[in-house]
Amino acid sequence: MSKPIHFPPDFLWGSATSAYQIEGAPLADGAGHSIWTRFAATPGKIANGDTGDIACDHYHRWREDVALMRSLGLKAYRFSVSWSRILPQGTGAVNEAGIAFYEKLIDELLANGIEPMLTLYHWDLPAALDDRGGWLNPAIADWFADYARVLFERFDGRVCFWTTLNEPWVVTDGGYLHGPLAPGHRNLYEAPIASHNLLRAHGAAVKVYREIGKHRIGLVVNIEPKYPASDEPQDIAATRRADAYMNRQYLDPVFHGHYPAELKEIFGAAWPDWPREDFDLIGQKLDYIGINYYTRSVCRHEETNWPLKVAAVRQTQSTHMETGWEVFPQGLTDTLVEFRRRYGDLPVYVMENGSTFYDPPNAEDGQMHDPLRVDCLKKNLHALHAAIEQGVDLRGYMVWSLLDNLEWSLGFAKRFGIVHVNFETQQRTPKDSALLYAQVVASNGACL
Ligand SMILES: OC[C@H]1NNC[C@@H](O)[C@@H]1O
Repeated sequence: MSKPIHFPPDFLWGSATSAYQIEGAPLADGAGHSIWTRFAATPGKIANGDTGDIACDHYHRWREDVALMRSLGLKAYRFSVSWSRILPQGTGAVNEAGIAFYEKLIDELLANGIEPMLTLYHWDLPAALDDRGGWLNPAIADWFADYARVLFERFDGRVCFWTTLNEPWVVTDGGYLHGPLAPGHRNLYEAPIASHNLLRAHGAAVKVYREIGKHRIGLVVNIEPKYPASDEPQDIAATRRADAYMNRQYLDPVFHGHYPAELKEIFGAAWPDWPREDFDLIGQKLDYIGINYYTRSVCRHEETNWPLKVAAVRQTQSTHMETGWEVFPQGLTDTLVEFRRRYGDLPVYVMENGSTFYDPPNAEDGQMHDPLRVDCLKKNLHALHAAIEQGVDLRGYMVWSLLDNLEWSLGFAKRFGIVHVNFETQQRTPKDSALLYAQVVASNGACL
């Protein structure tokens, strides 16, 4: 009999979503276009022609969704704000209707004893700023800081957990290097510039928060631990490059004041010499780090793969993600322990963790059974606890996601929710994974 699991007494159990993936009505009440409303309107960019025009209709169903969170006993809810609802042109005049939407949501969360965790940027850049160069324009650090200041001034105190960016790696790898995500660029020279400006913008927003904020602010990065496919020197080198590119490209500048040397090796002439003072801005002290974990990658050298010369070796049990994300809970433990070893004892929150499987249809009993997701969730939560036992200062866990939602260019077919959404009727149905998660929250993990 394994010994009972106990998480820290005030462990923050919650769930996570993002604006464009669940809200719908992206242009309602004065909101401006984002790079995702444009991308979605471009044929072929999102599977099945899906768009975020309706999504989970959360813009109108937010009260019902908070009640759903309450019914599951959630302690926290991580959501993102759509920049172009607040500043339709990205800078300048504030759209009070946009402020009002998020104010209602925040107050409803607080009224239900749920901690609001606000992400300033989860990929939906105002289109008006993209027209001015977006993440390729160094001025975006000021644009982002000004946007952040509006929200800090309006909501700090009701919001006590702030995140600047969600997964900067995905923004640049998907939006500027390989192109499957908005704004859909494929350019070796643009990716490092976008990455660097994201980090500068992150630092500029944290600096503003230190002037006027009174609570906590951090950064959320996706970490995919890299394991060599063999002990061949070229596979070891390939693994090192992959780790530097995906994981250390963001954490090293923030915590160590420089980029990993491998990035110059990967990008060559496309890798600029960055001004030293940029790292003073990027390296603002954080109150916590948010880590998103989904899977690991087993790496081998592959000369033909651009630009990293790395290939992932497909593993056995994987989720139904399009690239078959392996179910590898040990990778979550390894990621958290390695963060502490490499960057120190900062408080850590797992801000996203989840899985997508083709859910079987409703059973005769009307219950939405999702055995594969239940199994995955249990294994990941045990892995989480193993990290705590190894000394990681883990403060909370946000399951991705509360609701089935728009999985970006993969559309609605990739369902990550612990609650099923019927996108025709907008009916929400808790899956078995939601019922399990409610027990985990209620017992603080002891039921595992
Ligand atoms: O792919 C699943 C999730 N990963 N992190 C960012 C989210 O927006 C995605 O839906």
